[in-house]
Amino acid sequence: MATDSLPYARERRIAELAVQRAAILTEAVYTSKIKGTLTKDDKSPVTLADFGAQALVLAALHASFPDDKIFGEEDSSDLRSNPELSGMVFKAITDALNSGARGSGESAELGTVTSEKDMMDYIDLGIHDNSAKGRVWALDPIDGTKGYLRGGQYAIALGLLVDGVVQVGVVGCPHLSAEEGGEEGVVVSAVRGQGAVVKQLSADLEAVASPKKLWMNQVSSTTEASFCEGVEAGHSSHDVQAKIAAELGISKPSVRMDSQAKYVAISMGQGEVYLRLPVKLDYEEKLWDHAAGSIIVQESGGVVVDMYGETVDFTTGRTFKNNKGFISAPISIADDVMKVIKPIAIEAYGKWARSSL
Ligand SMILES: Nc1ncnc2c1ncn2[C@@H]1O[C@H](COP(=O)(O)OS(=O)(=O)O)[C@@H](OP(=O)(O)O)[C@H]1O
Ligand SMILES: [Mg+2]
Ligand SMILES: [Mg+2]
Ligand SMILES: [Mg+2]
Repeated sequence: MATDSLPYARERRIAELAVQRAAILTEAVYTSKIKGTLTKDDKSPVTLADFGAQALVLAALHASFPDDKIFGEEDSSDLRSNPELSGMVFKAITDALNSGARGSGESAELGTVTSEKDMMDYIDLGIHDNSAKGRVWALDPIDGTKGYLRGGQYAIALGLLVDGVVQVGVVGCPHLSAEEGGEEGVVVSAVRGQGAVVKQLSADLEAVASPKKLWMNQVSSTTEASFCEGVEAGHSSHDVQAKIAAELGISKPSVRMDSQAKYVAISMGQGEVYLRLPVKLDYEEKLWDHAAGSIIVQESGGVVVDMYGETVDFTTGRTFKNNKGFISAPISIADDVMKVIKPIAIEAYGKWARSSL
């Protein structure tokens, strides 16, 4: 077993394994072509792989850190009312465990899922709603479900907050490469104060991939930067983002990518600025959409703030109540980026933020 001497080393190791194990399931479901897609009350899609990945990750967290609280995006209500779907999810979990996702030497630490009841109970461990105190994990079992369904980027994102501050983040991106043209599949992890690393995402939990330290492109001027943004026009305002890019003197076209793969891509130097400006101000961003990705950028030499330049406040429960619009940039140009964005945000959305504007 690995030695866990540095702070949060065990959390990082278990989170990496749990994310990797979930990716075995999501990729197997992806290639099977049967995705068991439902539409949730908010009109967003969820697939059998979202449920399966959440059950596997929460089984691992429960086995290794039984006292920790968890925020998970999904809950089991759709499965409890749909035995056919529940059976499909359980089969996907069993298949994944039997195809190497059990991780022989690690199984006691990663837990297992032995029945449909077990599966639903694990999924429902993710109902916690207080992020301000104690140890709280935030899991997005599939971030970018729309991307996943259309064969684009998606991520499995797991972060650990301690007293409202993200201390550990792990993001697995099965369709992203660390280098152009390189093999697809990366798992990136960060611990506050210890930096961020990328490893090859492997279907073999016993494989020891060598970590490579990440550092963002510290470009000297915003005109040298490129930016990435989401694919869905309903998730972020491409218009406001285009205006910001023009003001920053960015001439390259945006890289559009689903999910927290955007945070991972810029932390690997594949682009510099990530813009996520709201379409409507009443949308509250979800904690699990930013917890893991944001620490990975911060630990790779980046800054993550909201569109008014405010620090991101993770203490407000399952959604962000004190921040609108998320911006990431390398330290070298972060001040210049915010000088441009803040007035554009105020013009486009008004002076929304709570205190300091
Ligand atoms: N209106 C609105 N505004 C902002 N964000 C929203 C909105 N609706 C949904 N979501 C969340 O977007 C998550 C996916 O983000 P992406 O970066 O993949 O979006 S994009 O498709 O690339 O534009 C997506 O995460 P998943 O549900 O895990 O896929 C949602 O939590
Ligand atoms: Mg979703
Ligand atoms: Mg998400
Ligand atoms: Mg999701």
